[in-house]
Amino acid sequence: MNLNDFNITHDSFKCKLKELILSAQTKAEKLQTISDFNELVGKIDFESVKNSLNAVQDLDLHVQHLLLNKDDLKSHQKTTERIESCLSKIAEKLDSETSSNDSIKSLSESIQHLHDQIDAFSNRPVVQHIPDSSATDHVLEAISKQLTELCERPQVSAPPPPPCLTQTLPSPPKLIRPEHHMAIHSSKDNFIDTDLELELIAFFDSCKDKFKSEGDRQCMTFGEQYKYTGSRSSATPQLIPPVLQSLMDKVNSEYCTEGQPQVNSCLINRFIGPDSSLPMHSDNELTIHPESFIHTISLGASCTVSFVTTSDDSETHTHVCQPRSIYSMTRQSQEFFRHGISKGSIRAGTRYSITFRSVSFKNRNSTCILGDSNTCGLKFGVNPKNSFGSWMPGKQIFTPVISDIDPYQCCGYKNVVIHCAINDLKSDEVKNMADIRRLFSLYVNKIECIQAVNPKVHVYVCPPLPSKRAELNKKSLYFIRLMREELLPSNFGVTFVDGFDGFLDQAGLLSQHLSKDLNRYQKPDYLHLNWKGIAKLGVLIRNTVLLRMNGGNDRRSRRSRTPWNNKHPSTGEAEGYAGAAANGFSHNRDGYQSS
Ligand SMILES: O=C(O)CCC(=O)C(=O)O
Ligand SMILES: [Fe+2]
Repeated sequence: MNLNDFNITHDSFKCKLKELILSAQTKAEKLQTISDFNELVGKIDFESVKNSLNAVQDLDLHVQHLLLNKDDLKSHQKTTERIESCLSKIAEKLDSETSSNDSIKSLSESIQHLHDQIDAFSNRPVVQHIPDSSATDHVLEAISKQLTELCERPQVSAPPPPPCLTQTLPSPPKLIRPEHHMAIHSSKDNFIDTDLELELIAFFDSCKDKFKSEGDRQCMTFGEQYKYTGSRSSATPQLIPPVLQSLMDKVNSEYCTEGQPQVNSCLINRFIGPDSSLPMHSDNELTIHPESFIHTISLGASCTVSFVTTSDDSETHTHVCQPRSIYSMTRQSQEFFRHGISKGSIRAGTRYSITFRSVSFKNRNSTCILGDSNTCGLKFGVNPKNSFGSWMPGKQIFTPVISDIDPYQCCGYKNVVIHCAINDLKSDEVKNMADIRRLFSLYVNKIECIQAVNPKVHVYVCPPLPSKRAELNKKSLYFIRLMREELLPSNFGVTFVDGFDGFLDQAGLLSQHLSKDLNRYQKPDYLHLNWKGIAKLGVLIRNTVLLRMNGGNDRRSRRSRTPWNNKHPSTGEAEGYAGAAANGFSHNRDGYQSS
């Protein structure tokens, strides 16, 4: 905001002044006019105006937060006290300043007054003393400079713009696929010997009627059920026969080491002659483990598999599959490339391909948590006492600040939970609403990028946790307001994780009961959860994700449904953090220590 907003510009001042000077009869009269004018401009206390604007801005921020929590005014006593003190400071200033101005309104009134004064000058009596005319120009220049400065005063003293609901957020930056997401991760010739190849071909030839036609090829499946669009063979998956089991074991022992998910599902494709083909597709089914590899072994006739980038068909690759060879792709690469076999690729004879995958219907709940030190204590695993349990597999990535989020790391996960922003908000560089809004734009961009590289994803946003510092909580509340008012209504792929009120105490601060007293430097800790707090956070995240995955219904039987108990009705399997909540966090303490 500047004086232009009041329709008072440098030029209008200067014109008025020139007009007066021209109409003045004598040089003395002119000079008197200018010096009176200068004196009046000098009376405007710009520093005071700036201070008041800051106070108003502060007040605005407080009011914004109160609007968010109007049902909870009592717990914001401190905030109301501060508003009162801000208001009385402004009132005091208005009372004590007579000739200068402390608020925009009074500044405007004063300038109007200045105008009136200038008008009145034209009727002033002539001054007898006649000074040098060159001095007149100097005074005029000085005023001109002062006015220019006033009109061009930087916006720093103005309050940040109010939240604008219709504002369009910047579009996400163009994503550049990291190099390790290749069409083919690795390949090897002669992965199996000729004897095994012949044994496998003889076995598949003997299973003729078990193959189901799918387009220009036939398919048969073994092991864990693997369904994809158009799949027919997966309706009747068969137990893995010994000859395939030993091949699967070989793949697992050579490729699925160091904690990588083991393959458990096998799809056989049969291609006969040049008329057979496989349409371009991606193996991006949610049941495939997001961190797994997809391995294909070729038998019989050779062929060429083509790869093309999903986004714009701009990049193509081909891979010649020799008999007995293996090639491996990552599940994550399926978001970036499609692959297929065109007609004519198999010139003559029969080609069998055996594709091994790591499949589980539980992967449909796969979840990636992007979080700060508070989520570091959360664990994925099968032990329901100290982890999310087997029904919610996943991983977590430490992203203490928003800029740490790498959208590519979430590829292949159905759910992405974002629990960060508090470390950004607590930075001294984030001072006002405009800074918070900038941060929010970055946050929104990251979410859009995650959705762009992973079209099947659903994003869950956690509000910043309350802290024990009222000032920091004010910033968080404004960020939460932006999340609720701008992100959620415009992005339907995002769900808000509710229930964070449960971390507040009566004074609206992070509850002592759920947080650490001291940090690792033995200083008072104002934002880290203790094991109880982390368990509570785990419950909130887990319940939000699984409830949504169940279409908003808790499908468990009424009898077994205490708030969220820890047994699944069909399997009786323990379900992780929910049980911990129902049991009053009676789990092993070690499982929840945050780093
Ligand atoms: O036969 C091949 O090499 C590819 C098979 C394949 O892409 C699939 O089954 O999804
Ligand atoms: Fe495929």
